[in-house]
Amino acid sequence: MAFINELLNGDFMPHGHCLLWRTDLLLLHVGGDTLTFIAYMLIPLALIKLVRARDDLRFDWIFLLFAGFIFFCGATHILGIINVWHGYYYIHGIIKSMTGIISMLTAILLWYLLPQAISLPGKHAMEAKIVELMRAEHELAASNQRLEAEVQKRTAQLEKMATTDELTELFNRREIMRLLGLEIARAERQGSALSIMMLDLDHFKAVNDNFGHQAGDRALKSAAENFKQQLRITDFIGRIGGEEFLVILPDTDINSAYALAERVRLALEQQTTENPSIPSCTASLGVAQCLSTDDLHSLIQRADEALYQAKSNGRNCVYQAPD
Ligand SMILES: Nc1nc2c(ncn2[C@@H]2O[C@H](COP(=O)(O)OP(=O)(O)OP(=O)(O)O)[C@@H](O)[C@H]2O)c(=O)[nH]1
Repeated sequence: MAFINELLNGDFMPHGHCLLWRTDLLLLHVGGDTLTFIAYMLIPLALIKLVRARDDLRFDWIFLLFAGFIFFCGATHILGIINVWHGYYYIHGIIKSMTGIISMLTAILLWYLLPQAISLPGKHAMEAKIVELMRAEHELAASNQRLEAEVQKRTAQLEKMATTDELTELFNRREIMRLLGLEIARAERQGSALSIMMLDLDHFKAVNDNFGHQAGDRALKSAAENFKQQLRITDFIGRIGGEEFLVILPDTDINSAYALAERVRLALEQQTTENPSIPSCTASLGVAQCLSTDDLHSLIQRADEALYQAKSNGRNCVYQAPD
């Protein structure tokens, strides 16, 4: 109780009373202390805001210590003003002591931190590091781009391999069947005509037997090229068996398909290769138009039956499937 009384007893002979005798002196002291007090309250707030805003701040606790140290300095100045009129010397003394302790603590820790703070990279070192990092980033982006282009190229190669017949570079069986499924659905949807053509090289076994398998391969490639040349860009051709091919003719009725098949047959028959190592051969063809009752299998079967007829009737000719 006595201690509280001592603390709050402002009736000591206040030395500040001497300032009251001169207004200009009083204003100088009170004005200076007030400004210092305001500044000393604003600085800790700014430091706290900085620490809260930057979670990457190194040694953030030293900023908070500074905030505390400056806060107590401000408190001693406000008591300097109060003590002009009231002598709260105990409170003033306690605050000064606390200011002293926190100042000492800040000073010791600051010296302790100094080597680490000095060893932090300076502006030039940071700039050099940034330039280095940016160069590395560019190199990484460039090699990423190269890698992506390589992946795209490889993916395209793989896709091509998955859908292409290696020897003739036409669509393979799986792909041409997939395309036929799509075209049947499209023709159904749009009510458009769709025909297909089955081609089979004649007596191909004899070609192999007489000229050898490699010559047979060359004849297959050359025949495939010849077929392709007769087709429109919108037609699809695939190799579905050893010497058997399937052509999809979108927007084509049976008459046009038949005429085209005849042209294809003739072109192969007349094929004159400058290369004598490629044996010439002929083909039999069966054409069929997709009916509303057809699905993929029945359409193929009808074209196959027409091809069988062409084979049975002497080969090197075209037969069309009945409606
Ligand atoms: N060179 C080569 N020959 C193949 C290939 N695929 C299948 N053949 C051959 O093609 C021949 C097909 O013979 P067949 O099914 O008897 O038919 P064909 O001799 O053409 O007789 P028809 O079709 O009745 O006119 C076989 O000798 C197969 O070995 C290939 O990729 N390359």
